[in-house]
Amino acid sequence: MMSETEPTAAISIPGPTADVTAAGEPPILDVRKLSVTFQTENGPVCAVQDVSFALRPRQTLALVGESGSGKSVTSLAIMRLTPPAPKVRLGGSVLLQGSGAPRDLATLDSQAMRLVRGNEISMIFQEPMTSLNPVHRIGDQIAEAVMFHRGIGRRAALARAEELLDRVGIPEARHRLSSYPHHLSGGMRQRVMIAIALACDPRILIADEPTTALDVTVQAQILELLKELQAATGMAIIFITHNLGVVAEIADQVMVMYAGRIVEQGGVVPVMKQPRMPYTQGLLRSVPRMDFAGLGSRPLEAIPGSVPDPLNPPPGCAFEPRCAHAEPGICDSAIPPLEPVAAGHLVRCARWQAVAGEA
Ligand SMILES: Nc1ncnc2c1ncn2[C@@H]1O[C@H](COP(=O)(O)OP(=O)(O)OP(=O)(O)O)[C@@H](O)[C@H]1O
Repeated sequence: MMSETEPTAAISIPGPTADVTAAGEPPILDVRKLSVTFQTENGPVCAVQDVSFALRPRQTLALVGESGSGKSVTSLAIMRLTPPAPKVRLGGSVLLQGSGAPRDLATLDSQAMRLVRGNEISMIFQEPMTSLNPVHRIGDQIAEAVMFHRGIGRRAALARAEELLDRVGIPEARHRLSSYPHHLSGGMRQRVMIAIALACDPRILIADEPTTALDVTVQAQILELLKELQAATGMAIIFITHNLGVVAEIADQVMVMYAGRIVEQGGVVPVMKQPRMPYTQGLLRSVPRMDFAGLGSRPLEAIPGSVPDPLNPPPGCAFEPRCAHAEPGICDSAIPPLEPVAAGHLVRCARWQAVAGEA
């Protein structure tokens, strides 16, 4: 089995990355009031509700939240990979800018959508083995993606596959074209998935927990690779993660989700240094590195309780049953709006001002 070369230091939290996006540059993806409802045997499950965000070139947006908060369903809906109606109802719009008029991916026909996936928007997942075909050589798997989208012949596609393997840091790329996935380590397989995702120079890469299954040394190498590729290509990244250390490492914008809704959204610096939503504060207190929010000397604390049953959500703020700052009559009666607490920093909490005073 081939392993990673040159181990580097384990992930540390060096502080938020600089915002390298061009101010005022128009978004390439503009998601407005996205909602996704699954019709299940037991009733409707509103997995994603009222999610809006804009993504600009070279920007990395991190989606964070506990399991079941709607991160993956948001990205699958953007890619239109959720089951079709009537099993799933999509609402809102997903506007993708291109050379012509923006296209709404929420309503684009499936033929046109196939040309968007893997071409303009690519996706990588946590476990490359589920996406790679174990019985095909990796060169052929990359070449297949290139041939499908670029309409070029096999020989040219294999040359492109070699170039891509080299670009994602796989040594002896030509030789590796004929390897099978099981010949490679987990980190190398993730590099192959990144090569496939980059085959057609996408403008957006959606990475769903791409480093979660890897050990910390390899995680750091993959994050570094994504940053290098982003700097070279200008692609935007939507990065889904549980790991707030990774958010600080790679993202410049962050969107915290809870029970299908955005509960806090903004630049990494304000959200991680001055989280306003008690849920975000709880997430930050539950991870070992507490460089943020002045919480450095506190012991680790798990958020008490568990996420609400999506079939039976609470009537008010979904976090109210777990929130130490909840106020009866305010937090349990209506879902608070997402409101600005500072320029570009939004919070869904009826008591954020009081919480700021209590913190
Ligand atoms: N096919 C489905 N049918 C019904 N409900 C679903 C389906 N897929 C997802 N859900 C529900 O949608 C909600 C959001 O799930 P999602 O997978 O997006 O969460 P997540 O934040 O990505 O969690 P994780 O970090 O575990 O991947 C959950 O309540 C989940 O049970």
